[in-house]
Order: sequence, then structure tokens, then C-alpha cells
Amino acid sequence: MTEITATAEMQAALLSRALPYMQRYEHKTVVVKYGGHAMGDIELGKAFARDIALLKQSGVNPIVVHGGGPQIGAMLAKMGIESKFEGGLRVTDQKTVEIVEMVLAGSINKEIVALINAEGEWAIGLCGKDGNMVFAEKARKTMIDPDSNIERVLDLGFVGEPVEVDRTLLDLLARSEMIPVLAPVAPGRDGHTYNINADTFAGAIAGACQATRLLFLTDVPGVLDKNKKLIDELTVAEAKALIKDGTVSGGMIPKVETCIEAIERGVEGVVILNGKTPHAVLLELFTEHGAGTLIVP
Ligand SMILES: Nc1ncnc2c1ncn2[C@@H]1O[C@H](COP(=O)(O)OP(=O)(O)O)[C@@H](O)[C@H]1O
Ligand SMILES: CC(=O)N[C@@H](CCC(=O)OP(=O)(O)O)C(=O)O
Repeated sequence: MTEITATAEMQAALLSRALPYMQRYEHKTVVVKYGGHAMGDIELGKAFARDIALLKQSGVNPIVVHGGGPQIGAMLAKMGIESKFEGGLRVTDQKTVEIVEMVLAGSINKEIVALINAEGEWAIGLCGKDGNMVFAEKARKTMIDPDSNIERVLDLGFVGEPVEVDRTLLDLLARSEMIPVLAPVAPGRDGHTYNINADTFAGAIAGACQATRLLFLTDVPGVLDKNKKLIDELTVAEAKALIKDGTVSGGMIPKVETCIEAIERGVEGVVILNGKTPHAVLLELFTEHGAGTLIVP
């Protein structure tokens, strides 16, 4: 067999394996949450943008929701403001929310839009404020104090939770062949701007759009057990237990909580996977052995 024939056969074999998966997602909504920790490397960023463009070209309706926690932290540090987190969420005062909006809805959002557009697609950068897409309310979070075992209410300032999602604009964009790239900032009916954890925002969008898949791209292979081994599959009950016993901590808490809520809202499948693996999105959706942790009911 010549080298050219061998390559053609390999490509055909790859295609024939991928095609049934491609058909499975045709005309379906896939929400991809692109975490701040998965960003940073320009080549990886281009590979991510290429995957999103390819999804669109294969008839899938992708919606990107991005984070930018480390990038916000760096900007706050430059301005001499210390980052403080409680339960994986940034304590956000008025000055902080202004910087959060600038970094998320400004620079990061437009960088991702430019990367996808460079792949020949029409991406459009928005946040919850655009088209009355998302309204938020001040987040009401409680936490069990590990020392006293007493539940305490957290005051996180202008941290919001999405309470209303209107998909009119998203549906319009899907019909116009555009790819929405969403920053997790939204207004409240009280006139304030709220900083929403990007995982929570992605879950609310996926729920409202009845997405077929919700993918979380982060900087770890998925949910790890106490021995740092990857857990391939988790039920909702097992996931709750891992948060309770502290195996899941920090930024992984809002992620896993969102997975649980998204499944309860009717999203078919939720996966947490490593966004630092080149073409993680295509591999997850279009190959038999998806990567990461799949959360199931
Ligand atoms: N059980 C766990 N399995 C995997 N990661 C965990 C776990 N518990 C805490 N983490 C932390 O959660 C981080 C991912 O959340 P986060 O930093 O918010 O990422 P992103 O910016 O991608 O949203 C990991 O880098 C890891 O440090
Ligand atoms: C309330 C809250 O914590 N908001 C996040 C929003 C960005 C985010 O979630 O980014 P990642 O996905 O990269 O973590 C923050 O201020 O960092």
C-alpha cells in the first residue's frame, strides 16, 4: 500500500467513526464553558476556536460561555486589590465588579470572538445585559464552618445568581448562523451589575436552551477522588457527597453544583474535562471514548 493510500484509509476510518457522532449532535445546542485556567496558551486558544468553528460547520449550534478568574485576579493585583474567595466565589465590591466587567465583557470576550472569527465564522460577543438575556439577583450562599460546624450566611457583595434567562436573542443568533460568546455579567432588576460565576452562568444558559451537552473546559482532567485519580462517571448523589466531604473544593464546587442543577433542569449530559488537551471539544463530542468526568442522573 502506498503512503498516500494508507493516509486516505486512516482518514476514512476516522471519518466513519466520527460521522454517527456528528449526526447525533446535528441541530442540537452544545454549551461550552471555557474556563480562565484553560486559556492563556495562544496555540490552545486557536485549537479551541477551530473546534467551535468546526462544530458550527457540522450543523451543531454551539454557545460559548467563558470565564476569566485568573485574568481578573491579575488585573486586580495590578490595581493593588487583593482577591478574596468564599466557597469558590469571588467576594465582589463595587470597584471589583467594575474591573470584572471590564476584563470579562471587554478584553477576554473580544479575544475569543476574534479567534473564532479568524476561523471563518461569525462570532458575536455578548453578556447577560444584551437583549435582556439574563437577569441576576444577589447570591444567597451559606457555608458550614468546618471548625464550629455551624451554617453561616456569606455576604459576597455583587455576586449574582441568574434568576431569569430569555433565549430570544440566542435563538435569533442560532437562526442567523452566528456563534454567541457570552461573558458572565448580568444586570439585576435593582439596577446593579452582578458578577456571576461562569460555571453557574453556563448552567443557566444550558438549562434555558435545553442543551444536549454542557462541557466544562478546565485545567484538570475532570473530578479527582481523594487519591487524585480521575473519576470517569459520577451520579448526582455521589457528586453531592464529594462536595460534602471536602473532596471537591474551591472552584470545583460551583462547577459540580452547576452540573447537578443542569441535569435536574433537563440538560442531557454534562462533562468536566481538561481544556488544556488540544481539541478537547471535538474529541469529547465526536469520538467514542470521551474524556473527563461525565455526570449522570
Ligand atoms: N476534587 C477535585 N477534582 C478536581 N479539581 C479540584 C477538586 N477540588 C478542587 N479542585 C480545583 O478546582 C480547580 C478548577 O476550578 P477553577 O479553578 O474554578 O477552574 P476554571 O477557571 O476552569 O473554572 C482545579 O484546578 C483544582 O485546583
Ligand atoms: C462570582 C465569581 O466568582 N465570578 C468569577 C467570574 C469569572 C469566572 O468564573 O471565571 P473562571 O471560570 O475562570 O473561574 C470571578 O470573579 O472570578
